[in-house]
Amino acid sequence: MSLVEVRTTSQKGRGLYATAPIKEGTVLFEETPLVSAQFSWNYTYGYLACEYCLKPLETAETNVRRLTNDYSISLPYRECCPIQEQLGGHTKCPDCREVYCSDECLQNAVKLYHRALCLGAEKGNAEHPTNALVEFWKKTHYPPETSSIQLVVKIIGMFKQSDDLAALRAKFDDFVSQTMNEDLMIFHKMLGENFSQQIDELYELISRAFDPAGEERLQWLTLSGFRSLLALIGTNGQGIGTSSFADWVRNVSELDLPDNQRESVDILIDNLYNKLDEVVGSFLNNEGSALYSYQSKVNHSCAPNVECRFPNSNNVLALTATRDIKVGEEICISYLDECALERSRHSRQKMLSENYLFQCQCEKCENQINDPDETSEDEDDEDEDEDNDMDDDSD
Ligand SMILES: C[S@@+](CC[C@H](N)C(=O)[O-])C[C@H]1O[C@@H](n2cnc3c(N)ncnc32)[C@H](O)[C@@H]1O
Repeated sequence: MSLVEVRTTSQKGRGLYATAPIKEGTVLFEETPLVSAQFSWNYTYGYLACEYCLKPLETAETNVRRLTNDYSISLPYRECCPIQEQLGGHTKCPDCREVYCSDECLQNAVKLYHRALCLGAEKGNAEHPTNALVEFWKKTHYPPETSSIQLVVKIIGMFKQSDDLAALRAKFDDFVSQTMNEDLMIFHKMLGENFSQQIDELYELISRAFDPAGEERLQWLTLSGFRSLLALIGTNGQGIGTSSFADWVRNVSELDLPDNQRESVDILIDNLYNKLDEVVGSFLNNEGSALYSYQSKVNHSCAPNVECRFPNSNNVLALTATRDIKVGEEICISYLDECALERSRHSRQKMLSENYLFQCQCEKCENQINDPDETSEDEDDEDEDEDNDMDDDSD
């Protein structure tokens, strides 16, 4: 029996609501994305993950050694690492040598998009239009990345290969869309000040790579169709948290350890995060991003009752209750991180309207409606710092 149903309200559009009492820790549903892709800089930095399901193909130790550039690091509690097997057991596309965690993932990719997209021997050719497109994207989208042009590329591949174009079209039309003005703000968030010129250049490169005008299956991919697709990804894209180091940290923190061992492993973890911060900047757990049909209908709350987890260390999302939920209660995730959730109503509303383009109407914000609109001096200072960091936020 489904624990949730979709309902529509005038304030927030569609949302999910509980149809039965739900206990903390319950998985409300698991969902495989319509499409997912690794971030391009992660790929460039040699972050090994399955091209189809994004499962990491490197251990937590390899992951943290590579990112900190310190090959002397040795992680204890190896059983807490989600990746135990060695890369030798994985599968490669025979033509382009792209890596998959299993034959099944390779077959799925080939069935859905890879036949149309495989570059074969051209994979390493920087002049190839698809590679030029990705390189251009990377120049406009430095880490930590929040979105991926590879999602657009894979969607194009899906349209080129699909047996049922109408059904595929309907799946994309089902995602929430914004007004033209909101689209412009999303582009600004994704691509920065010169977004207009960059969108034109990206479209030019897409046209060179896929010739949408000459391909009946891609007739929708006009400049305005491309802009709509980019806005759809900006509004609905969900980060996929599958870094093997972050999973190791989570598993270690759940171990029942004597005080002295807990203290020393906590110090080790703090030191490793500081080192990551020095070498690669703020460490983002996200391997890539994806579009989920059902999960994308979950609204935001500043007092959320569920969170997105990736229990199999791949792109399968498990929406999990973080507290008991009553029948009829709205199911909400937080689009903000834990720190931001602690801040005043004014600050939260500012972040949500600047980054996600809506006035939050969650219960917490409605209850705090009479709180002063001005932030404290401290918060104003933080706001300034945050404005500088804003483009770094992830979904
Ligand atoms: C990923 S969609 C969520 C599902 C969406 N309501 C729908 O109809 O498909 C995000 C959009 O939902 C709306 N939304 C989400 N949380 C909200 C909230 N707390 N208050 C008001 N609108 C919200 C905003 O329009 C936002 O851009």
